[in-house]
Amino acid sequence: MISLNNVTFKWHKNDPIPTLNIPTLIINKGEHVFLHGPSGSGKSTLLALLAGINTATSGDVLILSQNLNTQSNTKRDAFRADHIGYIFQNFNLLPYLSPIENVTLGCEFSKSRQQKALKQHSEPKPSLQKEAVRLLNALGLNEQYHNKDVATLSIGQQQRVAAARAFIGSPELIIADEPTSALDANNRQNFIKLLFEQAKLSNSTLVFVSHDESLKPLFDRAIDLMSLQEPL
Ligand SMILES: Nc1ncnc2c1ncn2[C@@H]1O[C@H](COP(=O)(O)OP(=O)(O)OP(=O)(O)O)[C@@H](O)[C@H]1O
Repeated sequence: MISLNNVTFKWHKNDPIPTLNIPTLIINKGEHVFLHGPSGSGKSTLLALLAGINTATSGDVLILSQNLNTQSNTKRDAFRADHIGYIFQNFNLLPYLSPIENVTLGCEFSKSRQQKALKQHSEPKPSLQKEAVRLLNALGLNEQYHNKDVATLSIGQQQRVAAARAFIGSPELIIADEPTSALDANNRQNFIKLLFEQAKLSNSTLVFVSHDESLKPLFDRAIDLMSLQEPL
């Protein structure tokens, strides 16, 4: 599913040492991986490489056997829209749209994801909105909030909207960058369980970044970014 070979990444070409220096990293299809490391160690930078938002300075980043480093920006954008759901640290929701509108936007730029989402609700007629409602319910957002402006929701509720948006159209890879930092311990674990259920249903691989190491045992595997990197 994910394969990194001899990857380095520098933010600026004159940086004396790279921010990332990863000889090898393999993540298998369907794995739920917990990625951790100290603040500033490069977790978000790595997620941006996996999503093709940035490209490696050297080495290969293969996602679903596609080498993101040899693709044009346009191709990488299309690849991301088709195959990757991203839950951002600050959620990146559109505040004056409703949860349902924010979730359906998640497959706005991908025909294949729209088709997959519509397949879930083909009767009596295909409906993206119905799939958005199903996902919002599955991720724990009560129906009474589905049509309110997102800006009026609590942080925990917005987080559920951001997760539903990432899952619409069942992308093969879900990337989550500290999506639980604003929640208390109980809500965090509950939310992660809902994420796992959804990832199983859509057969998605999950890469999840958090500082909270108490979450580690919930995952199939934990990766410490510091021990992954080659010493320089
Ligand atoms: N846009 C940018 N331009 C230049 N340097 C950056 C940029 N974004 C991050 N960096 C640098 O890259 C390094 C890794 O940052 P990154 O955000 O990936 O770390 P992190 O492990 O996700 O940290 P945190 O846990 O605090 O979110 C840091 O030294 C940071 O200053």
